[in-house]
Amino acid sequence: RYRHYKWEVKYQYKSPDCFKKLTISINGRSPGPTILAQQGDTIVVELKNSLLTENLAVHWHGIRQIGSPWSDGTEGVTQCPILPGDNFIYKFVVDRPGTYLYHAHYGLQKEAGLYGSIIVSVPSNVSEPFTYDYDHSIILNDWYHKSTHEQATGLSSIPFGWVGEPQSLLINGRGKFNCSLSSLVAGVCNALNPECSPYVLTVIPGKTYRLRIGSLTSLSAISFGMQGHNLTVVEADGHYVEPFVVKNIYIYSGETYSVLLKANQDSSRNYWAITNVVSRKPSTPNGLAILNYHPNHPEKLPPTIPPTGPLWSDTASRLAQSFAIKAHRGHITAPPLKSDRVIVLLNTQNKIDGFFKWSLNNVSLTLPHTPYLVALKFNLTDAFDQTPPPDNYDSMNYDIFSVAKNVNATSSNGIYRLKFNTTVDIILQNANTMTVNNSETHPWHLHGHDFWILGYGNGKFDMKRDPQKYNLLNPIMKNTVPVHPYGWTALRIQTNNPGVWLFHCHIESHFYMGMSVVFEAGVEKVGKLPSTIMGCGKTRGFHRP
Ligand SMILES: O=C1O[C@H]([C@@H](O)CO)C(O)=C1O
Repeated sequence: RYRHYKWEVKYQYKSPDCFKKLTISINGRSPGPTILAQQGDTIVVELKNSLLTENLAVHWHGIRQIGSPWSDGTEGVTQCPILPGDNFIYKFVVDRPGTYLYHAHYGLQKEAGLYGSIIVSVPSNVSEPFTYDYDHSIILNDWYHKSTHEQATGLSSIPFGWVGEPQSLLINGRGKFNCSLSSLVAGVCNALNPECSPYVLTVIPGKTYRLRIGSLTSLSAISFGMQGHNLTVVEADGHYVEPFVVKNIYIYSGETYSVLLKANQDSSRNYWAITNVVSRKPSTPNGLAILNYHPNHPEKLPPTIPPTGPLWSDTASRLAQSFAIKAHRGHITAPPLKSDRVIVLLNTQNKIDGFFKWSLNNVSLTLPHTPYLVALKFNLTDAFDQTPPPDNYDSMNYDIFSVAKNVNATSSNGIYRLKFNTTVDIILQNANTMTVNNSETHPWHLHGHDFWILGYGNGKFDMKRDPQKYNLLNPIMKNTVPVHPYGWTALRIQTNNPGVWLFHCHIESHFYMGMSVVFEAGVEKVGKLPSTIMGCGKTRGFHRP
């Protein structure tokens, strides 16, 4: 079945947290419309860029784009940007059921509000390993008042202008900024604006709800909870999870989870749904929504104060949740037992030519002006640096616990060429930032594939001992995974999807600062490229309709 969408993308003033901001909307909405489909459907999104003065590209997060690598929507990798006034057609198959996302993948445009969910249901004759009465999607975000342009300028300037902590947290596009903190310019902040009334989730007592929770924060790691209720985790990034129960679920930017919520508490009142920042020292107020037990009035405030979420600095409990996520026993896809290649990626913050950057093995990615996919298919060897980045760092001598100068760090647009149909292990190694006693959480997202998560650990990865502790029995597959502060995360990938794929930190500013690598595999197997992805850089003269 084909599902056609016609989207017009444009700026509009919106007040998702009561503060008026120029927001990128789809057909007037932010978050954008939810794409609802069934496994096997073909999605066709006809996009019109009405941003007037800005390029655009949209990524379908978690969709592997098998046979359509040119529809991945990553500017500089799989396509040229969509010019103001132009139309672009994304066409792809949603081959697996699950909860996925979409968002802008050009500059910092996601920050401006271009994001939404993709929900792929199982065919009607297929049952899932859990039951529920109703399905709801909840998309979490953090929200800044500065424009994408101010943020991007700060990040790429000397002196460096950091984006800072977000002003608010949004639940389904709604949050609450304290207007008394903002300037007194009339109309900029209005606490009574209906656009920022809290999101209300109404439940019928006794029923079970599948909440599909996705996070598209620009910076924050988040904890989500429902006052007085437990959540049973059943799906992660489109894969069934061996169920486990939590009070709060930690969710990193780019991840999705399904949790089951039983409306089994005192039904004479409402409850708070709460999100709070973890991992970074928060200065953002908690995000609140209302869990409304029918037939109470949806706006009746819960009689008790919102619970406080988990402590932001409790890394151990976040690591414990990471360990708890295992493949559902009836849905295990076993990983290959050995890998053909191991790439260790040391995550560092450093300065290059006076600019703040993030690097992997001392290389900070700059996207080329000619998309890799086109450059590789047409053999345009001068379109990017042909020297691949290193597979390792000097792990014998590098102290991940101290501020390192990394004087040899460079910027490059070189890529990793992976052999097609091989097994590659990726070890993400975290380290200290340029601040003393500080290491951050990075959510890493892979395009075009899911990976097995073989393990997590504290400190420096031990090439000899740690692989012996890998979980090869029931590892979960995901497309986004955290590397915890001062820790490591080990992943296994099968390079079975021809194309060119980003693997990057999903913190928008970190990606912008170079925290990304690019994997090519089997590009010679990619079919004829649509000319609509061309027209920029070295493909300027190439035909565009
Ligand atoms: O990339 C970052 O820069 C700042 C800080 O390290 C320097 O201002 C921060 O918190 C980041 O995550």
